[in-house]
Amino acid sequence: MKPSIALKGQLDFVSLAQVIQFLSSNSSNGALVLKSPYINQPGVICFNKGIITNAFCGDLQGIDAAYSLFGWTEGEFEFDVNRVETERVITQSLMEIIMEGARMLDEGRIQELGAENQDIAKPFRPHLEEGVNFIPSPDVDYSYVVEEEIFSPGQNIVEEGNHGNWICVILDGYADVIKDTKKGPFTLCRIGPGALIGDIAIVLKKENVRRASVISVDEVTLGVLDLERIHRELALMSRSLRGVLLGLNRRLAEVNHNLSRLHVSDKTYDIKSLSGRDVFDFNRSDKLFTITQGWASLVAKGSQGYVKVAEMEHGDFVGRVPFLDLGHEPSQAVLLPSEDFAVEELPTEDIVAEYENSSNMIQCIASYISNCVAATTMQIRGTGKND
Ligand SMILES: Nc1ncnc2c1ncn2[C@@H]1O[C@@H]2COP(=O)(O)O[C@H]2[C@H]1O
Repeated sequence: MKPSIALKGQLDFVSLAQVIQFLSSNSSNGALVLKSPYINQPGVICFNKGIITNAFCGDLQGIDAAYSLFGWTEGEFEFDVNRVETERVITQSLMEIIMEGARMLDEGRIQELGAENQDIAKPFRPHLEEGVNFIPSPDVDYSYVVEEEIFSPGQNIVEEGNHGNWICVILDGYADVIKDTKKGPFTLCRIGPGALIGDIAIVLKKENVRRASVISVDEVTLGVLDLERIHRELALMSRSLRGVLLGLNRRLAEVNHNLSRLHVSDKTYDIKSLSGRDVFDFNRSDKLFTITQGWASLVAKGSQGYVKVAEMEHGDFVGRVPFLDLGHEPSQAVLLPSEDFAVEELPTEDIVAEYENSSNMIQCIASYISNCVAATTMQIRGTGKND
């Protein structure tokens, strides 16, 4: 079949991570073909309904090929919708691929093509400490920025426990998100251009307690967002979709709490196996529910056994959110419910349709928080210590 190119561009203008996030969020079918000026053969990443199914790069295939393509920071890409591969060789989620690819590039475990031949300085990207994730950011709608503020290196942008009444986006520079623990400050992740700072609950409540500190690594320029505009959009939203957005923030607080708990505790893993445990049966994996009674522990398989990632309570959503990649239930985590646990089904199709019609900014907030949840969950799952 003749190629049919639906999208094309330059990798030095849009990164591979941004392109694959875009294709995934559009549930695209086809093959992303990358051409580098430093290599004859093209690299290929195959998508089926937005899921990465396979990749090819030189002699490599599958996940290793996908990771090595993160070293292609220059060249061209084209998305061919006539080339569809449905067989799923790659099982990792989009967020796992992006974060691991970015980390491998950062740590020099994959080669940046052509970089050794160039005198051009690489963009400044402070090196990550071991075990700290870098959170990828979706495309922010910069028309929401109403004011800019500059912080010098090492300054507290926000302080855990203080009250805050603004949300902002990092326009330039990097910062660490840090939580206070009994063992001292603990770095949850590093954030950079496009990252959001501030809980969406601030928009509804006008003020909220900051759940972590954010400290600039280098000089950071922040763009303060127009909360009135976001407030108008949230006010017009259905209760169900607003509930999902607020539930996302609750999940972020929960995964942060559990990662910090694991950092402090010597006994890292909660559960060795799930045998004999009462696991909530989602029945159909594409349904979304809200908890109406009781509570449930959300448990994921980690490198040493099963570990709690969140405690879900009344009003929280549970199930698969079709437009988000949390790395949670029903495919990557299970719910261990309390005896009185009860749920009510949410109108998933309506929520999806409403989300797809919501503004870029709302979608950006949702996918950014979901990236934070997914990245923190990956850390929880990997924080394995033997008891
Ligand atoms: N795990 C995380 N990853 C990225 N950002 C986070 C994480 N946890 C908290 N934050 C951000 O840090 C901010 C601290 O202040 P807020 O609680 O208002 O909003 C918080 C989030 O925007």
